[in-house]
Amino acid sequence: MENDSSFLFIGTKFDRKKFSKDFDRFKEKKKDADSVVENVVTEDEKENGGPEKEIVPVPVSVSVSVSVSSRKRKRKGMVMESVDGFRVFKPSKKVGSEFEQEEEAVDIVAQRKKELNRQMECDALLRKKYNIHTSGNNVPSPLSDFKELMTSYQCEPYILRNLAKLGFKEPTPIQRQAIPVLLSGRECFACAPTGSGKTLAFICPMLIKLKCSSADGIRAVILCPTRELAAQTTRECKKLAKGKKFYVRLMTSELKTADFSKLRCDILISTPRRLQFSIRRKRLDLSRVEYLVLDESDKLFELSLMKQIDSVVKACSNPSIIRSLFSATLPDRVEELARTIMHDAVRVIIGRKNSASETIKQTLLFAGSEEGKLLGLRQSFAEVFLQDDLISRLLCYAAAASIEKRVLLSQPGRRKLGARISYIQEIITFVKSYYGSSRSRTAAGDGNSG
Ligand SMILES: Nc1ncnc2c1ncn2[C@@H]1O[C@H](COP(=O)(O)OP(=O)(O)OP(=O)(O)O)[C@@H](O)[C@H]1O
Repeated sequence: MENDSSFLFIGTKFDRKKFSKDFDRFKEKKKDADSVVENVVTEDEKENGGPEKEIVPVPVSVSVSVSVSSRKRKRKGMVMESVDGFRVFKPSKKVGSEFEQEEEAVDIVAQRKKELNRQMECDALLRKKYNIHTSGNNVPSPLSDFKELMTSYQCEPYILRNLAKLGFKEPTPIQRQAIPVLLSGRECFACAPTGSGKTLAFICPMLIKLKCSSADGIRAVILCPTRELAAQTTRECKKLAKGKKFYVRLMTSELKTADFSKLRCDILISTPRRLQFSIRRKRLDLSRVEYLVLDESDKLFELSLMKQIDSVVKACSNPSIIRSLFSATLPDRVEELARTIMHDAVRVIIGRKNSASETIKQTLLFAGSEEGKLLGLRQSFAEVFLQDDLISRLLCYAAAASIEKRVLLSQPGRRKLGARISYIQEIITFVKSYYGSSRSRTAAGDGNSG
């Protein structure tokens, strides 16, 4: 068998009379179609030992031969010649290329699906390693390092320089997940223990997204429950923005009455009370705010602050605003309340929800009065200082700062600022004096200054 045609026509006998109509239709066929039929007959003749005049192949056979090969050729995207009267099978360049494009599209989709699955596996491993729990649709991948901010999120080099200067080599777990969530334009509930680096987790994406200073007015607002926290956040923000001309302002009692339309401000950090005061007096316009962060949101959502939070949220009327809540605990009540104003938010929890940091040792102490609280704190620090090793002492300072913040947070706004500052100073003086006396005791005891 030399070709397909001869194979197809072996033993086929055609009655010319019976198929005369069909035969007539093909009498006028084109030259190249003729040659196909002629070839077929020649092969047939060879098989049967000579030409048979009454028996000719009918066009049906021709069409079969054509359609079979056209299917093969279409797959390869090649163009084949047409046969008159059989337009259904008529191939064209267009059909070929369309089919090719379709196949390519299918390949691309399959490839993307594979890559997506691989990425999801990597994300799950990274989250497991850092105890990150997320919920929400299409949660962006966690960061594997700070450099990814540049490669994937167009972060400017000054931020990476500042992170390096601050000695931050690796993102903390909350930073790994909350930063890409906010950079992807998603709203976010972030819950991570005290001291886990939440401040940087919302400042960093804010600076990346704002890109540079603008004369358009306030574009980001950070709300903190106390003035000390607001001041601390302002300092952190300025450290990270160093080298870039951003106007970062802390809402002080002087600024409360200032006219913000005459004041350049990109990022405003305030307590809800002070901000509400300015909003009421129409001293500032928050309609262009692109980012609103509620830090220590569990405290902000306490009933005493609800009215102020409400008026700030209403004043930030930009429809494309991105809101985020950061806190060490995320009570269900707070989350439910916040969800009423947030769209498609992602929830990020480090460790177990509302759990304390595993790296911090906690002690529960009962005190009957404010004086008792202070006494209890002093005794706790004293116990740590008696261990007399450098790490414990450093931890003691960190604990003092953290605990004193908690104590002050328990009654936000109730104490006068002066009283709150002297309270902190009292603790620090005590810790320092205790540190000094314990050092001299050690030196006198074993002759080792330590
Ligand atoms: N990636 C990092 N690497 C090392 N240190 C970091 C990193 N990010 C933040 N820090 C430092 O960790 C400390 C705690 O950070 P931060 O105050 O932001 O924690 P927090 O989670 O907001 O705590 P709190 O709930 O008490 O407000 C700060 O001294 C900060 O400078």
